[in-house]
Amino acid sequence: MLLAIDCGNTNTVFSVYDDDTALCTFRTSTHHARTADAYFTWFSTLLKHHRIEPDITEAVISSTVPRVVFNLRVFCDQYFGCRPLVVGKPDCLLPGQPRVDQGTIVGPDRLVNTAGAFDRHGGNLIVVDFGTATTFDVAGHDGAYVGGVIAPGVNLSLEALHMAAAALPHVDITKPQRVVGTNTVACMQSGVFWGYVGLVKEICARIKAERDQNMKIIATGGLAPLFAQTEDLFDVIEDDLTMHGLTVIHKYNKDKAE
Ligand SMILES: Nc1ncnc2c1ncn2[C@@H]1O[C@H](COP(=O)(O)OP(=O)(O)OP(=O)(O)O)[C@@H](O)[C@H]1O
Ligand SMILES: CC(C)(CO)[C@@H](O)C(=O)NCCC(=O)O
Ligand SMILES: [K+]
Repeated sequence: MLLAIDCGNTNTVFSVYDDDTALCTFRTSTHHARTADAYFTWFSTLLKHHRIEPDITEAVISSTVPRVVFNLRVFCDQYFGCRPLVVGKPDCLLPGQPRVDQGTIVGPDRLVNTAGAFDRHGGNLIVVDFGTATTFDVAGHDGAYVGGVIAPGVNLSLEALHMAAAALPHVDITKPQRVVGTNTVACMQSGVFWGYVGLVKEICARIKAERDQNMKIIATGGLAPLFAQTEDLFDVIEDDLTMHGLTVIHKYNKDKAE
């Protein structure tokens, strides 16, 4: 069985796959100092709780935080006796070579999103990922990553207001009833919620215009459903897109090695 680990700047997600079926998915916050033993304590406790006894023999990792990879490698080695495939490392092959400026290191999560979305939907896609940052990953006709857009994350934007302005509280994102807020919290939620609706619309329209093509828009990340409530921003929402991309890249490398 395959252990797929998606390590973001805020959260790290573990999924165990038996072929194409995800048996379980667990989430923890990302900490570079977490040791291999600490990962195992957490992971094995959750497996026990869910009465799952997986036979993990392979692992694949995508990490936007380079420092955590060392401990995750040790974790895979010590507890499952395997050497994980790490997306972005020279020995990890990608189904399509990224077409970016020389010297650019594309975030592995974006490469993985692109691979996962191409596998399910074919080429000419925009993947919108509402994570710590809000990213737009563009897949060409052949599924290769051809560039994108990085905007501040939704929660990050709200947090920035709180941090920078003494009178602005910590606020959670939600869809406000109206645009014109009649209290501070509603005003902040309106600014960020409707601001992001506009941001997504504008960026996707400009990407389509720039590439002179109609492109399918796939959304992923915890906040995608919230933004889908309102308007036709996306063609599809897939909460497991990054994990699926990890299985696709893992399979691609395995097939190539045979
Ligand atoms: N219904 C919801 N309302 C408010 N926030 C939500 C909701 N569902 C998920 N979230 C939040 O959405 C955010 C985005 O989640 P996601 O897992 O996509 O990214 P993340 O873990 O924040 O970022 P990264 O992947 O970069 O670590 C998280 O902070 C999560 O707590
Ligand atoms: C943009 C983030 C933070 C989104 O998770 C990540 O993909 C990253 O660190 N990227 C590196 C720069 C780039 O993708 O061009
Ligand atoms: K993510």
